[in-house]
Parts: sequence; C-alpha cells; structure tokens
Amino acid sequence: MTFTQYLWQEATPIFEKIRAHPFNQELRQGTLPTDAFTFYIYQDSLYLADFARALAVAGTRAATSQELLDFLQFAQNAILVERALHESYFDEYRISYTSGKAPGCFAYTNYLLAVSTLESYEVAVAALLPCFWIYKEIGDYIYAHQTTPNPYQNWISTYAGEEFGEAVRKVLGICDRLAEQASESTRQRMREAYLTSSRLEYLFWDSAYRREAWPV
Ligand SMILES: Cc1ncc(CN)c(N)n1
Repeated sequence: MTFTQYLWQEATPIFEKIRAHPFNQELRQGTLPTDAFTFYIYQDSLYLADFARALAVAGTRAATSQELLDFLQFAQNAILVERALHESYFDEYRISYTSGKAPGCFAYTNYLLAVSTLESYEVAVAALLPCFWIYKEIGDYIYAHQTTPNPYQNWISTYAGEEFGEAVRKVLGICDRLAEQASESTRQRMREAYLTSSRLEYLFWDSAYRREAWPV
C-alpha cells in the first residue's frame, strides 16, 4: 500500500461525512439554495488567495526546481483558474459580500499558512493534499451522480475535469515520494496534517451550509 493509499484509508470516515453533507448532496441535485452557494463562493475566493500563498511558500522548500515549479504552477492555477470560475459566479449572482472570513474559512486558511511556514516541507505537502484530492473525489462523485441540468455545472466540471486531475496526480506522486524517504515520526506528522486538513474541508462546507457568522 502506498502512503497516500494509507492516508485515504485513515481519512475515509471524514471523506464519507463530506460526501454525505447536505451541501454536497444538494449541489449534486442542483437544489442547493443560491445563498448557500454564493456564501461558499465568496468564502472560497478568500480561501484561494491564502491557499495560493501557502502553495508558493511550501514550494520554496522543495528539493528540486521541478517541484518548485509544480508548486508555483498550482498556486497560479488557484488564482487564475479557480478564482476565474468564482469571478464568473460573482457576476452571475451579483455577489457583493464584504463580511470577511467566516470562522471555518479563517481556521482553514490560518492552518495552511502556519503549516506551510512553520512545519517541514513533508508535513506542509500532506496538509495541502486534501485541498486537491478531496475536491477531485467530490467533483468526480457529483459529476457521476448529478441531476442535469444543474445550475452549478461549471463548478462540478472544473473539479471533475482532466486539468485538475493532472494536478492531483502530481501532488499524490510528490507526497508518496516524500513519505518513502521520511522517518516514521515525520510520516506520523504527515498523517496528522492530512487528517486536520480533511476535517477543515468538512468544516468549510458545513460553514457555508449554515452561513456561519462569528457569534460575537
Ligand atoms: C476550501 C477549498 N478546498 C479546496 C479547494 C480546491 N482547491 C477549494 N477551492 N476550496
């Protein structure tokens, strides 16, 4: 079993909860209330800016120039491809939130920025992996089981698409190679980071579904 297969096995209960979450089920059926989707898109635009920063910072610690380039490319795509998708939704739904990060987004972005800055490269890569892999698996699942026509088709097609799939395969390859060369204690920290980000992925969707606000 590869290290990433092991990670998938360890995080399967979290993934199943993400898949079953009403946000993703209603997105799949095209019945997700528009305000839950626009809340999500606004929060995600804030998320992607910091996700791109975390990718770029992690990349500076890669051992090879090719891997540095890969991470810079991932960061660029987070801004140019994913944010472009969001901006089309900003126009379509006339999104004009100014509320800033909700707690779920705040927790996730701060975690990724802290790990990519303060932790080892191996642990940073493991923390960033769910941001790719879970979205790919959710995108593929929704694409295969969606109700059509679906108002959220562009979102679904982006994450089920081949371009995103190629990026996911690259990160999986990097993570497996790093784990093979890592000590057992580093592999354990990689596992913890992978689980923490997976939990934060759940919280992010849940936050949008609840239109989460700061209690004070
Ligand atoms: C919260 C979250 N996680 C992951 C992705 C996919 N890069 C995203 N757009 N948003």
